[in-house]
Amino acid sequence: MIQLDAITKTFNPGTPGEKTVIRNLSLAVESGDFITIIGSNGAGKTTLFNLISGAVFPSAGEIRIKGRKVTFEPEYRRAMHIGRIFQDPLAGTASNMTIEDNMTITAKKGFRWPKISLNRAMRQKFADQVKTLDMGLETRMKVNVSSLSGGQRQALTLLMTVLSGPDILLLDEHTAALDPSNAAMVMEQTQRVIRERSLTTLMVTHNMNHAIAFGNRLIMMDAGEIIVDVKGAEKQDLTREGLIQMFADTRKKAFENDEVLLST
Ligand SMILES: Nc1ncnc2c1ncn2[C@@H]1O[C@H](COP(=O)(O)OP(=O)(O)OP(=O)(O)O)[C@@H](O)[C@H]1O
Repeated sequence: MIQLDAITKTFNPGTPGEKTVIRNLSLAVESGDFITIIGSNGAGKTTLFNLISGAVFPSAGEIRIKGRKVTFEPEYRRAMHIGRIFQDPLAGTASNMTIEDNMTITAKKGFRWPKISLNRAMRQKFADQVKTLDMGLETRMKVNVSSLSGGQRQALTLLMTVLSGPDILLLDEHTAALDPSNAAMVMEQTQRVIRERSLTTLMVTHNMNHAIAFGNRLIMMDAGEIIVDVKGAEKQDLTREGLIQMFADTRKKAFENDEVLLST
């Protein structure tokens, strides 16, 4: 589904601020994979997502999505295939618009109904879709999104993202700003939509328990490289201590990222 071959990303090349953030990284993501990504601060996790989505281009290497070479293809041309959710619950929806109007924008973005006008049937369809979240929001379709909790907004963002029909979901710490119960709720919704829509998913998280508990494969990054890559039974047997030890064994130093180490 996604093929990264020998990707290197250097910011500000040839200047005093030159910084290589991704180093000769190769990764093959199979269709239906749910990969969790964890790592030290500044390891390059967000940059990896930016490379996949086309927000930045590599300095070397090649990227393919669904077999098609997209290395230098702009972000908007990949957007049909890729849904991305960020940490900030305010980022995915327009605050001063109603749930219904936010849903209308999504429908237009997905080009599913190019000549969309908000008629009765469409209102019902949106309400039915929001009802799948099981949060009672279908009775509040005309309230501004600004009145929703962070968890409700993030769940709505998730729904709107998948309704635009991507095959690939990039989750960039999408529960990190939520309290534990809202984070658990959004993770439940996340698992449901991934399963129902057979989405290929990469999830960056600072929560070590989430990285271990979710998905079929776990990747640990450090200094622009993948240093741990476990899947299947090996991932199922993984523990926090085991993961920290794997880092220490590979890097010959202790793992440093307080947010990860203190996550519960
Ligand atoms: N546009 C840019 N120009 C220069 N440096 C950048 C740019 N984007 C990212 N970096 C640097 O690249 C490094 C990796 O950043 P990135 O955000 O990918 O790391 P991360 O693993 O997501 O980090 P964190 O866990 O702290 O969020 C950081 O040192 C960052 O300062």
